Amino acid sequence: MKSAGEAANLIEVRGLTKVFGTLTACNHVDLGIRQGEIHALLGENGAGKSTLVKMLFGSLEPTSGEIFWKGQPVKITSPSVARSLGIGMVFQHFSLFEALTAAENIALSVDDGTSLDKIAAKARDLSKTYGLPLDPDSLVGDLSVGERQRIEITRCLLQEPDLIILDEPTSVLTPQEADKLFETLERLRAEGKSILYISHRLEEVKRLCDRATVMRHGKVVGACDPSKETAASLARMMVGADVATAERTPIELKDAPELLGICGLSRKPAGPFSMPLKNIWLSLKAGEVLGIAGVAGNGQGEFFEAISGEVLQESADSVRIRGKSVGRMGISARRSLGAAFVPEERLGHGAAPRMRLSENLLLSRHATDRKAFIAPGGFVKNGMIQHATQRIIEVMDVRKSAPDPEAASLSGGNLQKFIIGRELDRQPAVMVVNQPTWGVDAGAAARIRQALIALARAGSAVLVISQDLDELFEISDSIAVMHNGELSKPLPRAEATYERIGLLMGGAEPGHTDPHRPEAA
Ligand SMILES: Nc1ncnc2c1ncn2[C@@H]1O[C@H](COP(=O)(O)OP(=O)(O)OP(=O)(O)O)[C@@H](O)[C@H]1O
Repeated sequence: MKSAGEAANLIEVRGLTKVFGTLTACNHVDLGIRQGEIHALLGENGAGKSTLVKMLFGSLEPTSGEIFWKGQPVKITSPSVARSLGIGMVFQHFSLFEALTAAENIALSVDDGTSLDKIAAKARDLSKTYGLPLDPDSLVGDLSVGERQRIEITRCLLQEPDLIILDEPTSVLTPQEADKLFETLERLRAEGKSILYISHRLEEVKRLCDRATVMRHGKVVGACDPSKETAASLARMMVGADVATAERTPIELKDAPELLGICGLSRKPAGPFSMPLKNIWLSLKAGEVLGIAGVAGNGQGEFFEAISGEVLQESADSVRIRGKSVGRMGISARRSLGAAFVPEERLGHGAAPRMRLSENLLLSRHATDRKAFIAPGGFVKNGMIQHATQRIIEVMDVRKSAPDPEAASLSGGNLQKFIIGRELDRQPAVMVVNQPTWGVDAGAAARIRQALIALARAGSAVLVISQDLDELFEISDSIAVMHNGELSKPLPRAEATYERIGLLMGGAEPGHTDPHRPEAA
């Protein structure tokens, strides 16, 4: 139920501008958020959405412009000033300490001397009231992304904010988790709270939000009632042009060679909250895109670690890359065989945040592309690295504020484009990618999906782990489902329906028999 009506603005910005070097990330932005509304902030990657909300939360200082809170001009000079006004924020990249428990993490942002027990009790209450299942005593390092997000939201709610800013909250959630979050947000709206909601998922914006403001190249280019728009018309407003879906021509794989084989892969759980892997069999052929669907936390992360070599297996034969048993080899050795791996977490895992894009490129490819990037005597071929960096930036249309900026300065979606482009640029024989379009706008997502299909059709094997079923249906030649640490037999795309995949995701069909699995097993 939408209830905002013509309520007064809780927060209003006028002419808000932020300049980074030569780039105007926010350019004279005017925006008002009413009391009791869910207001969407839309725009393509790099449009300036995060920059705008960071100014509202006091983590970036505006270059110029004014902010009014409940009608009064304010200077939000730090997040603690924002919090004391009543503004809370849940960031796109979580800021939790993995070695601490949920309650300890929450306690870090409460500076009034409240005891840990009281904080844990309050967090438990809030999580019940708002439908955010959370165990305050669990160690963050053992939690899924969805669970981590619930800690962030609970931490934010503990401050009893009037305005809650959410930066792409559902990009990492399962449909079920997203539904739960919407219920929470609707409850908050009914209580008169305001929510500023950044998302690239246009269907959910239509369903949830009362109003939307659209940004492009740092400027506000439109406003609308999203329930009256279609996802396509919203995408057009954001990108300024129609957005195509990826095209996939069917392929005959019968005689194609296997490039990635998973043979009876099992893994004990690494911690109390991690998922064991149970006797997984898979064979990926040259030319093929295989999608892996599944509710988050069913072993996808553990599976990715086992394939990439981040975690070694007991048996060398459990992972085969281009016919070679690599189960005991580390990530660099597997990469040297022509494999590429793109993890779910971009900052810190997929890219070193404080290093420039070219340095990140060198870091990830100096061993595998030694000849291209390192001269005899060990000197780095700077020209070649710069050239390759610029090529990736161009191919993937990475928008940035300097010719070779630090990874952390890129908007979330643009960093994802760069990381995917960096791996695609090697033309790997095997590409394994976890959540390829997490936080990526509709136009860029279409480009990434098409590039993955093209890589496969050029003769590589592509394995895509994704929680976005539409994405998997768009790009995959076959789809398997991970449930409770087991992988179902892949279904050819023609046989895979949303209903069948949904049933498998819910654990309706146990185990599988794979043609590569020995009969006796
Ligand atoms: N600290 C910074 N230093 C330099 N440039 C920056 C910095 N932060 C952001 N930018 C640049 O400002 C522009 C806007 O980035 P912003 O993160 O606001 O985009 P966004 O709309 O949130 O994108 P996304 O949807 O990808 O998250 C980008 O070109 C980005 O590279």
